[in-house]
Order: sequence, then structure tokens, then C-alpha cells
Amino acid sequence: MSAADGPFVVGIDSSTQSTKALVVDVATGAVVASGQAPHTVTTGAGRESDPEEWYGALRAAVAQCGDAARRASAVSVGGQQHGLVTLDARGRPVRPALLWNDVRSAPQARRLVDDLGGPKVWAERFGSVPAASFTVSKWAWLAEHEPESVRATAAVRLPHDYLTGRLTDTGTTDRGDASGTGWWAASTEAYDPDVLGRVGLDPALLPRVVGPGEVAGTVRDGDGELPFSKGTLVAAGTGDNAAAALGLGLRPGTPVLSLGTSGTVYAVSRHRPADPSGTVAGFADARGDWLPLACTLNCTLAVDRIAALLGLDREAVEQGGTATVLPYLDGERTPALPDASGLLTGLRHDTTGGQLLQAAYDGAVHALLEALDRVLEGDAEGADPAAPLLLIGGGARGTAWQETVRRLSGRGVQVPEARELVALGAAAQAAGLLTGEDPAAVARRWDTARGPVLDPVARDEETVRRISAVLGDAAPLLGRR
Ligand SMILES: Nc1ncnc2c1ncn2[C@@H]1O[C@H](COP(=O)(O)OP(=O)(O)O)[C@@H](O)[C@H]1O
Ligand SMILES: O=C(CO)[C@@H](O)[C@H](O)COP(=O)(O)O
Repeated sequence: MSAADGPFVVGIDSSTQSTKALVVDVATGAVVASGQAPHTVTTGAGRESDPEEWYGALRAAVAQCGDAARRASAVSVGGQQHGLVTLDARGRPVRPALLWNDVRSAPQARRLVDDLGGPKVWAERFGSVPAASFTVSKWAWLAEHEPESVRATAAVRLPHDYLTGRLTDTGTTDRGDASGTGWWAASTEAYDPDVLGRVGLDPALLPRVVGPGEVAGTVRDGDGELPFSKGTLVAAGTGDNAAAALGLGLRPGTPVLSLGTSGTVYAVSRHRPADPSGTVAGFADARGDWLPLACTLNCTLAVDRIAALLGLDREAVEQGGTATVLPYLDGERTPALPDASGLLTGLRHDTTGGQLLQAAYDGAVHALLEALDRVLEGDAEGADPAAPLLLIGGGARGTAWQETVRRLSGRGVQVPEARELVALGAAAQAAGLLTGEDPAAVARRWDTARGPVLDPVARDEETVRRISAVLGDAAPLLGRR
């Protein structure tokens, strides 16, 4: 069977900066067509995007796939996690979506943690201690700051739910993305009436949670908006990190480090995570297992911004020197410093711009690697400390990112050749609907994780220690607005 024989599926990644669409051959995993269209994110105090723009970007990305998209038998959408989409009675956005990296909801998150009995109660019941990123904190923020928006809301959705709903005309989500809301309890695998009551959210406004392997719906009659035929199957979709886990065909214990707008570290686990420190979010995965994950707000965009401030290309790093940069330009989630800003210390007359840029990479990667230790702690039996880290996301293409991860982790690094692992995971989920296979097994059959392995180098203990010390010493400054 050649790649052109089909059947074909479409996998969509609606992440913070853009939407990417892939048309994939179910038999071979060959990507036969692709498209990409950008999103607009507000700057300033908050981070918001217009859900209608996401749908426009989805249509544009799929249109770029040309005729191949018309032949799709199934579609699935992976989306940025946590974002709060509020829809009115006609299904239109009441206001722009509040995104995962909007830290205005930090006070509401702190209050919610206290109100329910503290971090331990949250970790045990919900798997996660809610941060500003979580949807529940955003809903509480909205109720406090824009009660009129809350009153106008007839449906609450996550980004991938909204887009799946635009395809099917139904209100659905999945356990993976639902587990990042803060109102879906990992212990019962259901919406939690107590938390919903506390934040005044009627459960009737929430989408149905579609189970792994179930169909969310079929493509509605779209007035020619989309190239799919009416009746094309639509899979449950999931959050972008859970989709990437599917896309890698991830087995328990294999660590992933994703370098995109967010930095994330995660592994699939058979055990339900519960980290009361709040560093590790105990997300569900899209299959029925778990996805302990830690996320930073400042990754590729923050380091690119520092390169731009220095007037340097992102690869123009130089080793050595004494500078430390904590690149927390957006406040930070890991470590939990939502009110922090960027910090530079250790500057000398002979410090070069390239060394400052390297220090920014070091600061971003240090936060992820410290959190990775905690992610893997909970699943010691599955984790192989000698296994290479799977490095994905846009930043994984950069030599400076690859080398920084190697140097600060002391581990080998595998960089899959496949670029769009979130979209591939969504495609694997759609393919699973057609073939009855486990989507992760589909991805393994497609050999999506294939890519060069960069050998380990000696861990740069001195830099790790220096950054940890600066973090400790600067605590009062970083906690301050
Ligand atoms: N060749 C490259 N080297 C280093 N970084 C890159 C490269 N290509 C893209 N990037 C980074 O990837 C980021 C986008 O990553 P991506 O994973 O697509 O983001 P998103 O979080 O929106 O899914 C950009 O912010 C950019 O800094
Ligand atoms: O908040 C999280 C994970 O908890 C982020 O990882 C978002 O899911 C956004 O992802 P990207 O747009 O960076 O892929």
C-alpha cells in the first residue's frame, strides 16, 4: 500500500502561537500534506486570544493541505491546555479566551487552595494544586472582575473543546484536557460539584467528557467552511501535551521535555499522581493512564526576547562567565512565582552578550530539569535514569537548546525527526477511531519518535548550583510584584 492509498486522517494542533494541521496516511504514518496559520495573543497585563481567530486559523491551516484534506475519514484536535472559553446562548465567545499563561488569576488560585483545605487536599482529590493557569482560577477571576461576562455565559469550554464543537456542533471534552481545569477530580474521574459550587459554575454549562477511543461526533454540515465531508468522524481530541504523548507513542517512565511557548516536562504513569508541593500537575492522559507534568511559562519566547534585547541571533551563545539569568518575563509557574519578573545577577565588565544569552537558556532549562526530577519521583519503577530525554517542540530544533539540555541534565537527548508531535498525536487518535487500535500503538507503528540520539555529556554541576543558589537568595525579590 502506498502513502497515497489512504485512508487519511487529519490531526490538528491549536497551540498558543499557531494552528498546525497534518494530513496523515493511516497505514504508513506518512504526512501527505500540512498547513500552519498564526494566532494573536495580547501582551501587557493579561494573555488573551480570540477563539474565532483559532477557528479561522484551523480553516486556513486545513485549506493549505489542499485536496488531501478532502479525503480525510477522521479528524481530531489537540489544543493548548487550561484556557477559559466562555460562549453565549448562540455559541459565540462572550469575550476573548483567558490563556494558560495569564497570571492575573494568581490571587484566585491561592484563595481556592486555602478554601478547600490546602494543597494536600487538592493534590489527593484533583491530582493537582491549582495555579493561575488552571481554568478554575480563571473562572474565579472572571466572576470577580467581569460578573457581566459570567452572567452572559451559557457554555464553558477549553480551547480544544471549542474547536471540536465548531466541527461537530456538540459540547465535548476528554479526560486529559478536563484534568487541567481544576473542577475535574482525578480521584473520581468526574466533575466535582463541591468546587463548581464554590466558584458558582453550573455543571450544565460544561461539556460531556468523551471516553478514550470514543467518537466525539461527526463533521456538521459546514456551508463549505471546511473541506471535510459531512459525517467525517471527529475524535475526542485532548490537551496539547497529552496529544504529544500520544504522538510519541509514549510508554510509562520515558521522560519528555517540550520546548515551545511553554516549557513542559512529563512522563506517562500508571499511577495517579498527587504532589502537594504543586510542582507536578497530576493530569490524566488521553488513554486511561496519567501524565504527571510540570510547566514553565517562560521558555522559547522569553529566551528569544532576551536574544532580541541583546541584538543577537538565538544561536549566538558563548560559554563561561559568572552571569545568572532567571528569564521569568511573564511571572513563573515552575517555580511558583507568578508575580516574579526577569532577574540578572553576576554581571562583570568582561561578561559578553553571548554569555548573557547562554545564561537565559540555562535559567529556562534549569527550571524544567529541577521539576523533571519530581515528575519522575512518583514513578520510580518505570523510569530508566540512563534513558535519553525526548526533546520536542519548536525549540528542540535549536542547537543552543539541545546543548543546554545536555549540559545541565547530564543525560542523552533524542530529537524526533517528526516536527509536529501534537498534531501527529491528534492524527493517531483519529486513526485509532478507524482501526480500533490504541492511538499510542498507532504512533509506535508510525515510528514517530525516530530521530538522532545525542550522547550524554558531563553535567555542569557548578551552573546548576549557582542558579539554585540565586533562586534561594532572590526569593523575596521574586515574590514581589
Ligand atoms: N530552529 C529553531 N531553533 C530554536 N527555536 C526555534 C526554532 N524554530 C522555532 N523555534 C522556537 O519554537 C517556538 C514555537 O514552538 P512551538 O512548539 O511551535 O510553540 P507552541 O507552544 O505555540 O506550540 C518559537 O517561540 C521559537 O522560538
Ligand atoms: O499550560 C500548559 C500545560 O499545563 C501549557 O503547556 C499549555 O498547554 C500551552 O502549550 P503550548 O502552546 O506551549 O504548546
